[in-house]
Amino acid sequence: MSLICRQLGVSLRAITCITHPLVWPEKAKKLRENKRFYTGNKMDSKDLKYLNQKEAIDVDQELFTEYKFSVDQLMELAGLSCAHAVAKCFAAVKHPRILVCCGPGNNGGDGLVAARHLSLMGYTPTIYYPKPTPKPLFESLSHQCRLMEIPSVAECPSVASASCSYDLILDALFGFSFKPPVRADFAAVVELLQQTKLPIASVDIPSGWDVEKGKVGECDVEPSLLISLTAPKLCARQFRGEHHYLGGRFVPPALQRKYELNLPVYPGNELCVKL
Ligand SMILES: NC(=O)C1=CN([C@@H]2O[C@H](COP(=O)(O)OP(=O)(O)OC[C@H]3O[C@@H](n4cnc5c(N)ncnc54)[C@H](OP(=O)(O)O)[C@@H]3O)[C@@H](O)[C@H]2O)[C@@H](O)CC1
Ligand SMILES: [K+]
Repeated sequence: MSLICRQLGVSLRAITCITHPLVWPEKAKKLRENKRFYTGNKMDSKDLKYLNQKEAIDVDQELFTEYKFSVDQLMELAGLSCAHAVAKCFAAVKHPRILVCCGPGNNGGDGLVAARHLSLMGYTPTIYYPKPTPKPLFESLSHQCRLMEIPSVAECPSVASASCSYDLILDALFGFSFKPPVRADFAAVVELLQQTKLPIASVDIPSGWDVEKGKVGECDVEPSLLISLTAPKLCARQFRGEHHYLGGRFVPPALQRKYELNLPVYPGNELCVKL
């Protein structure tokens, strides 16, 4: 055993702590609380970072300017990881009909991408996109959804009609650039999210929540699934739903180190990881 450990570059004690909690109960408890991860040649015990709004914007900007990713690239991976997280928590046989609510920013773009992938994965999404963004990327994403025969609705469904027509709501209204309170043009759909009994899956941030403070004012959207993208934001500490996943598996190691993100290891070739 010790020879195997030496070859793997981890200490026997670290493995014993994880595999035999009775031997080192206190240490094992601390490891679990810290959401430990394996970095390749050593066990690291730092906490997963929860980003404030400035850090979220800085990481985002650095991916585009320093690392030369395009928005299309990252949005495709982000939206795809959201579709995968939904599929892990809500099987298509039980929750086939998904209302995908898309906002005017990149969070909404993630929603359009997720809708396309969910449709390929056997779901029947319907898009509600009240304020389409007049930019080529968003027009292309909408066009792709139309050609994929994904229907859309022009009016926000009432709570009653949503409960008859859908099994799940994908909330892609606002992400880390949201500034509360919700303006009038999105009041109806945020009200739907607050009042519905349908399960909600929120992309990156539960819409209406403050990125750092979480639930503020009257907004009490309570998703069952939160898919944090890149790294969780501070508001995610208040998340009490059943499933919390991390998606957006594209952060270069040097950027992870610079911002001390301490991301967990994604299992195998998965696109999302349970937190
Ligand atoms: N690298 C990453 O991390 C990646 C991040 N990605 C995704 O991008 C998301 C961040 O996107 P984002 O910056 O475009 O902002 P987001 O929050 O979608 O929307 C802002 C829009 O909402 C509007 N608005 C604001 N407040 C409002 C209010 N009170 N009431 C009404 N409207 C309000 C605001 O309007 P404005 O104030 O500008 O008029 C603007 O149009 C992030 O969360 C993640 O999902 C991935 O795609 C790729 C990789
Ligand atoms: K959201």
